[in-house]
Amino acid sequence: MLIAGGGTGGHVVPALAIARELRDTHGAEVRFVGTARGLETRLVPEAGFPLELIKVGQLKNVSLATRARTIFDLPLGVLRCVELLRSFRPNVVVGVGGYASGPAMMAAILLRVPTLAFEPNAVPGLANRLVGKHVNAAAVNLEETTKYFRNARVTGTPVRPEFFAIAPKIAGQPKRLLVFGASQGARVLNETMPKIMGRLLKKFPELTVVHQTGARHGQTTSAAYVHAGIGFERLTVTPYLDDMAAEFAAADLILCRGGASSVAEVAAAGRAAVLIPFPQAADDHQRKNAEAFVAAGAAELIVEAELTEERLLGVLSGLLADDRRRIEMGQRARALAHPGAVREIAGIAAGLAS
Ligand SMILES: CC(=O)N[C@H]1[C@@H](OP(=O)(O)OP(=O)(O)OC[C@H]2O[C@@H](n3ccc(=O)[nH]c3=O)[C@H](O)[C@@H]2O)O[C@H](CO)[C@@H](O)[C@@H]1O
Repeated sequence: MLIAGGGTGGHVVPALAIARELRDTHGAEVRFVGTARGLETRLVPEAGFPLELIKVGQLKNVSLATRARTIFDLPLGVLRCVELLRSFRPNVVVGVGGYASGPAMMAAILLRVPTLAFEPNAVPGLANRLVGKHVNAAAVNLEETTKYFRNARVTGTPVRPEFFAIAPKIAGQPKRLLVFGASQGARVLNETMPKIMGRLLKKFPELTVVHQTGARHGQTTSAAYVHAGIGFERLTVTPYLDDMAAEFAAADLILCRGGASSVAEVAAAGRAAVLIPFPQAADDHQRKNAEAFVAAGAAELIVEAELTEERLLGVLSGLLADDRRRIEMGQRARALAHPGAVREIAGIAAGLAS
């Protein structure tokens, strides 16, 4: 099996869950193809899978010249993937979205190697939109996404199995808050949390907080806490958390964005959450993700444009003070989880191989 794509955690993390299932349950030999600037360069080798790198430029939020270059280079990327497919000879190529996914899936379609696309968002990104109607099968998170693909099935988003094993929290214990901005970090959280942390820690004398900042914002966020006079006795600030399942298990309340994997993990773990969707995500899809949780009574939503220090402090304090409400929100979140997603997606891929 060749798994193609990457970039942010939202593409790499579910791809790794699918890879493990393919290897462990189906005995597949799994390789990845990605790009040098994606998170896959670290996470894929660490998980024990071989990774091939190809060059693919950026298309979103870049200058016209960069976009032109990306389009100009695309045939080269496809050609490189054709070579890769000819040497590795996979039975199936699984495209998980993100930079390398487009050229690899195009090469597979050209060579008539069976393809499976995975799309966790309501509206697919460019890579999956381009190939959607030519794939052999697709796995999506939402019914409305099926129309972009051929043979699409609603499977849910794969989540690392450890999240499903997380036990519910018991009332009355000292509280822990997990703040995370996903792979790249969230500036709004990195800037606002240091301003309210003093008041929050004072209100809840036993509270501990873990704050994940994103790779490039660890030092500036730590400095903002120091500037606000906050010590690190009850606060941990870190650029990236490798064992996110352990962090979810320890947390009573989670403050995060509305990325596909983030909300799928909140559901799998059965934790109460406050969601602040990233407003620039394509078609505002993070907000749609968050709204589904609010409708189910599983999370609170704060729209970034309406975020103030007082509002955030109020929402967090209200939830930290109310054990019953948080525990109930966690139960409602769990009802939204898809425990069978990984198994089902790997099953579709294995079916295409035979
Ligand atoms: C800014 C942006 O465009 N975000 C998109 C990106 O999400 P992005 O990658 O930012 O976020 P997601 O919520 O989808 O996934 C993050 C993943 O990384 C993991 N993680 C994160 C931080 C950390 O320290 N440790 C760790 O393990 C999380 O547990 C999760 O599994 O892809 C998603 C899936 O296509 C989209 O829904 C998001 O809109």
